[in-house]
Amino acid sequence: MIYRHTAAIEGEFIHFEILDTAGQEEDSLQIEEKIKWGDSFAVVYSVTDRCSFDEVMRLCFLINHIHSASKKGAAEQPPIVIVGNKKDLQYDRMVSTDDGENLSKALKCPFYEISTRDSYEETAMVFNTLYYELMRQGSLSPGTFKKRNVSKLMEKIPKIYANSALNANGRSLSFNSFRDYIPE
Ligand SMILES: Nc1nc2c(ncn2[C@@H]2O[C@H](COP(=O)(O)OP(=O)(O)OP(=O)(O)O)[C@@H](O)[C@H]2O)c(=O)[nH]1
Repeated sequence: MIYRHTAAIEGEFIHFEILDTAGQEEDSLQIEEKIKWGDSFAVVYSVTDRCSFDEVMRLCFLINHIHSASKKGAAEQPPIVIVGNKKDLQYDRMVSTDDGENLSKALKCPFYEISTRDSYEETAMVFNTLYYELMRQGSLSPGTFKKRNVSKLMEKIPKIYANSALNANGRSLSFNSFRDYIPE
């Protein structure tokens, strides 16, 4: 699924397209196509699932390898944020904060522990960080879309629009529930 979401960042409306991958069910060709499509990456594990944490390093290497091959030795790695989700489940925790921080330092990526259940702000921070990093690298200028070569696989992935209406606090109502989504 590709989710389209508009966020207000520093007074600008920024349009995100967020591809939610199937994680461990992906075959290697599919994951390669999807990595080529992305400009930046949130590699998410669950702090309650050691196996998902053990995948992080492999995925980060794969992202860097595929992007450096397709961009013929680009100097910088594409923005990657490492995210430990479900921090609200403290009694089921299998991955410590230190483990997450140490791996992220070793891979030179920003790191957040979040709970998508408890905090919209923490989740938004992940996407804001990716956006700022893309801006820093000069990959995007505000208000522009990058043109992509879209493969047959990517054309088949359904796109849904998040409701981009903002409530009184300026907080987007998007992603609160599937009822907010309007199919393309
Ligand atoms: N307690 C808690 N549960 C969460 C949190 N985030 C997701 N979940 C639950 O975890 C389950 C899996 O969430 P998904 O969003 O399907 O996770 P996914 O990584 O997309 O899973 P795949 O479809 O296997 O790739 C669901 O039951 C969610 O409600 C969180 O921060 N805290």
